[in-house]
Amino acid sequence: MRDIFEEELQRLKETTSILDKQLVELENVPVYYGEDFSEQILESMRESRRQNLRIAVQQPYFGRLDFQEDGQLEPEPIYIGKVGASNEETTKPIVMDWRAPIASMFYSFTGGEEAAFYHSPDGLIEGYVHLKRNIAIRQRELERVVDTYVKGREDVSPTDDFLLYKLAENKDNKLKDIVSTIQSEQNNIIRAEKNMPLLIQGVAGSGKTTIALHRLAFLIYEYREQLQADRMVVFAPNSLFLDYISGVLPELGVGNIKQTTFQDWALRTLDNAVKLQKTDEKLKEAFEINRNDTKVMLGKYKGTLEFKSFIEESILQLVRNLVPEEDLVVWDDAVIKAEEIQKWMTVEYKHYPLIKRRERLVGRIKRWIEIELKKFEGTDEKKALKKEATKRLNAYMKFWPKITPLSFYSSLMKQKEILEVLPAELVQETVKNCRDKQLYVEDLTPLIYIHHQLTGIESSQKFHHVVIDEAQDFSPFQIYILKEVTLGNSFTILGDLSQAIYNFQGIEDWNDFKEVFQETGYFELTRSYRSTKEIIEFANDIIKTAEIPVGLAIPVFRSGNEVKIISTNNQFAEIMKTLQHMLNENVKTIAIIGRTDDECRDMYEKLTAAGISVNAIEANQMKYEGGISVVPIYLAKGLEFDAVLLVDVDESHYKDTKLDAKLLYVGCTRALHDLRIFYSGEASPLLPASSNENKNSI
Ligand SMILES: Nc1ncnc2c1ncn2[C@@H]1O[C@H](COP(=O)(O)OP(=O)(O)OP(=O)(O)O)[C@@H](O)[C@H]1O
Repeated sequence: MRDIFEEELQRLKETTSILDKQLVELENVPVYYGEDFSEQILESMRESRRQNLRIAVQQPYFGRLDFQEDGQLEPEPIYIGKVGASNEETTKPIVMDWRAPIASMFYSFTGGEEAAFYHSPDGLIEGYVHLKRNIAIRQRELERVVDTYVKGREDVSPTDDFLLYKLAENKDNKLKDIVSTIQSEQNNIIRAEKNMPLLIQGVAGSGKTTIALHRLAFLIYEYREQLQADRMVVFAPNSLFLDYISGVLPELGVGNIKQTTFQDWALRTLDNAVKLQKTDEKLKEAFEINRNDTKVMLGKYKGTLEFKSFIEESILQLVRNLVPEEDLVVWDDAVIKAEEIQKWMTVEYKHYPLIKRRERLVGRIKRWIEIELKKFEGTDEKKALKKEATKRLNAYMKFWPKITPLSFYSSLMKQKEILEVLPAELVQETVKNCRDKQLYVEDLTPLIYIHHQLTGIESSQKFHHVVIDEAQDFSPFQIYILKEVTLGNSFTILGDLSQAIYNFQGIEDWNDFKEVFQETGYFELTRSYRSTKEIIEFANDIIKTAEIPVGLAIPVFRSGNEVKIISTNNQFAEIMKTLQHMLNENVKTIAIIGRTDDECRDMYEKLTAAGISVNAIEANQMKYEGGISVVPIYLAKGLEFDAVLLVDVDESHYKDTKLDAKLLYVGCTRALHDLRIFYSGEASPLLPASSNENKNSI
């Protein structure tokens, strides 16, 4: 072991000294601020190289693969890092970018004597792996060297020690990159082809969010000629989550990729012409313990493809009725028949958005008038006729109402056929909301659809690639909209049906999205990396009751404490005791997860009064601070904490329903190392029967 450490220490010294020299040289080149375009391009290349080198000097690489290509006499060591580097004197690569084709073997090779291969731009390259080595370097210091495969040796541990070492680390307040330990099944998704919508069902903690971000970094590297970072986008559930994931792409040396929520994007697309009703209030209502299910679920109708088809048909109808029944008479014997104009609008211009059709029509009529005018000789007569024609054309066009997405949406709600696709109660409410110009989030999708039908979508505005995280909470109509604004069906759509707690808007089956695309690539991730085996098994017992049609999570072999269930008539006192204990143990991030917003607020106030420094996580929060957080269970989705304390897990807060099972599953799977469940009175029927054995054991 000592020898391999010494060997890598030597190599690290050599590499860092080369990289340091390159960085110093680049930093000594004065930054160009002038106007010359070619110089500006050169400067931006230098700047990107400077930034990459700054990453590289801290941790030049994380892995080594000794590969003997067929036809070569010796294996050659390939060092793999976040960014590639070459020795400028010899021009030989000293570190391979993790996204390079050859580096894919580091992830796909899982041991064994069989031939390994990768796809290079020149075709398939085959050979044999002699060594796979993980090398942990932190801030230029070599920390750990672990061989996970040595050809011909059987004493090398088949379990991935290095992965377990990484997973056991405590987390701070931001999601991290995983380049050094990407697993084979994750690697397949990261490197999957660009122009195929990928649907990824992954259990809690399987790395979906992380993989999506690595996939973006891969795509931008692999397709650098075709993709622009600022036209790639990640849709995530809320601003807090966006903040939580915001560190990964910069860590991977990728900038400028848009990260937003559907809501923010939609409001911007509509030029902020509509206002939303208080979204946090609506969310609170949706997660009340005794919520009015019928009311909460109403909004779901607006996310269906049936509703989309209804709007589509109504727009066609509008076009048909738009053209006035009278002929256009520009002067006495110059007439365009109403049927002719109808034909232009509905047949010839069929593929143009409505506003463009109108523009084209006016242009065409004007040109026709010019041609007709040529038949006249006298300038004065021509002038008079032109004036008259313009007046009549303007009057004719006034028949056409000015349509905005909101005015059309509002008129749609007044049609009697709407009751075939939306319930009467919902229609009445929407009519009122349109009048007040205060809409709900679920109205944004139809509004955007109408907006696109009216104005069209410039192809220069379309996305090059779209990532949708927590996609189980998206409606098929939302996915349809995003498909319209994306080139080449280039999508990565990730989610987990077991965590579909926003059941008032999302889906229950991935087939609902398959309807939108003709073809999709489908992957299932079942290995869970976040939590210990004990936590995963406990959470699995809960979600089993909900009978979701996806596989259960399989833990990586990382064992920790048993899940503890604490039955007490003073939950606050027990929580204080647990927090003190955890703070003494230096646990970095702890979540106290409650069932409702009001209960969390109470808990926050009590903890603050008791002198504990704690953050309250709320619906419209922009930043995740780490440390101790109090969070309602429905806002905890996507986040993770070293320890989770779930409070009020009693029979009234978590009933034997599918939704409550999913909520509790989400809550439990937020914990990396330690999960404690607190309740007073009767325990929730969702808690596994076997867990009674651990009661009261702090
Ligand atoms: N290959 C890996 N190596 C190391 N850590 C990993 C790996 N894959 C995932 N993880 C870790 O597992 C945790 C969960 O990852 P992530 O949040 O991306 O999962 P997810 O599937 O989106 O989870 P959820 O659906 O529960 O929100 C993170 O801490 C991530 O760093």
